[in-house]
Amino acid sequence: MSTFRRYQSADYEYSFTNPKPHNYVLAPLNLTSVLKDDHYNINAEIFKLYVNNVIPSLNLVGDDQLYDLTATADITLLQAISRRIHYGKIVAESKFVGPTAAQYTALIKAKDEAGISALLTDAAQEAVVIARATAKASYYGATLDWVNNVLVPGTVKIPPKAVTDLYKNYLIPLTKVVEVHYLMHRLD
Ligand SMILES: O=C(O)C(=O)C[C@]1(C(=O)O)C=C[C@@H](O)C=C1
Repeated sequence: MSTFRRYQSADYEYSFTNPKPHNYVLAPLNLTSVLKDDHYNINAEIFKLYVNNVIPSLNLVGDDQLYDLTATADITLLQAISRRIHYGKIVAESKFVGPTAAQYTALIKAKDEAGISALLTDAAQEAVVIARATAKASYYGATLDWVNNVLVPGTVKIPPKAVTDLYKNYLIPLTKVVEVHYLMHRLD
């Protein structure tokens, strides 16, 4: 898909291969972005997280031997996780406005990464994000008894707790790492 402009996306998709594929079948796009691109991407870290933490947390058992389908699902999930985390750049840019921009500017000049992280943190929003993702895992993953219009207990595909932990321990913290890095270079 890379040859069809996949990694030309304006909302920051990064390839998991290095160097990035560039032999486009379609002519490259000339997109403008509101972001100051620092080309920073943490896909190597995301890959390790996926293999060492995400997959084991799902308590998968057995071997269906359909490795091609599994690899396709892995790629989709890795790209979704990467996209979510690198969206931090867009979130960070949206926070660099109004009077807050002056606060960030002072912290950036002081190279105060912890201060930037504290300023961009919204604990209430984090709780909402985690609760919403956990609820989605509980509902979407369950079998619907459509005759009685209820979810069949014990049929979720992945443990909702694994989703809670994924957001709490990895997705949100890594999004913040990307946000802080983006802001640290916002004035370059
Ligand atoms: O929504 C925001 O304000 C974000 O910065 C994103 C996000 C997240 O990763 O979901 C990260 C940090 C904030 O503390 C809250 C939520």
